[in-house]
Amino acid sequence: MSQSTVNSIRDIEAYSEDKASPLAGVNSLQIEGVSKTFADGGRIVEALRPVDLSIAAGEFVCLLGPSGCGKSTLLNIVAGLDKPSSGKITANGKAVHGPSTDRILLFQEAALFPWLDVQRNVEFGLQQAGVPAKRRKEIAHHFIETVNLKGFERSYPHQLSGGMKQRAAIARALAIDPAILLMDEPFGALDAFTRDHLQDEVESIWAATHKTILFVTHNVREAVALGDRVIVFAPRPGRVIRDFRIDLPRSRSLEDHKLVDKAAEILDALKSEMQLQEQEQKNGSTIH
Ligand SMILES: Nc1ncnc2c1ncn2[C@@H]1O[C@H](COP(=O)(O)OP(=O)(O)OP(=O)(O)O)[C@@H](O)[C@H]1O
Repeated sequence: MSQSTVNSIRDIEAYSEDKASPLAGVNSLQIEGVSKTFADGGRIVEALRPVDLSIAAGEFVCLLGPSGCGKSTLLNIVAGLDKPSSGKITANGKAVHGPSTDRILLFQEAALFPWLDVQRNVEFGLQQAGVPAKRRKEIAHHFIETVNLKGFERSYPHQLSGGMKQRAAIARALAIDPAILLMDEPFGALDAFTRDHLQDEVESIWAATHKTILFVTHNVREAVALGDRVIVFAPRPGRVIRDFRIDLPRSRSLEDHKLVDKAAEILDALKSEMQLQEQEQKNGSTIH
């Protein structure tokens, strides 16, 4: 991305009231003692044990763990869509009390407005922020190109493939220039080929835009391919068991033997923890 584009996109900050200024080199995200317990009917579900994480500005961090370990719960709390039962989150130096255009959450199913075409979907957040029409068009145009959707500006979501919808959702998120992108299994519903392709695109976009990315996945190789760090969660109640730094050079090939070895090491750590937990549960049930 050219410097002139970055400057012009930054211009939209002037239109957005709750925009935090980017603080290069400081922690982008501070998660301190964040836990979550749900009351589900008569049942209490402990989804997250207190989680502490510091994520630097511009870091690509993958959250990895088995189904139900609280990854989405943590992402929702970081997005400000849910409140923690304890603890606090600071994003770009500001306490998180609710959603903000500075932290955008992308889901497995791209949440596009079905009645708007790609161009207008991408422009939507800018329109909400009061960005003038001409500027909106320029910014949307730039990000539609960034995600390789040029030529589909007038297509509606139902006319796009799953991968194209996800690209449009990424363009829409990038258009409002959040410092932090939260991605919850964004490629989980896609075929392996499209998934590989989008992984590469997300990595290029991250390298060009220096966003902080928190990326939830079940897929160990995907986590190792993308992450500067892979944070491994234990099964429910979710808690961090390991924080792996991934120093492999980019861009990474899923077939690279070092990547495959790292993924195997992480999977082993997760399996050991699960076995330990099963054993503890068995011992507990024997005692009772
Ligand atoms: N609104 C809710 N009410 C009650 N329980 C909930 C609620 N949301 C999540 N849970 C429970 O909290 C636990 C963690 O759920 P969460 O969706 O965060 O897990 P996850 O790691 O993202 O799983 P997956 O990988 O399958 O998406 C689960 O046991 C789930 O049933």
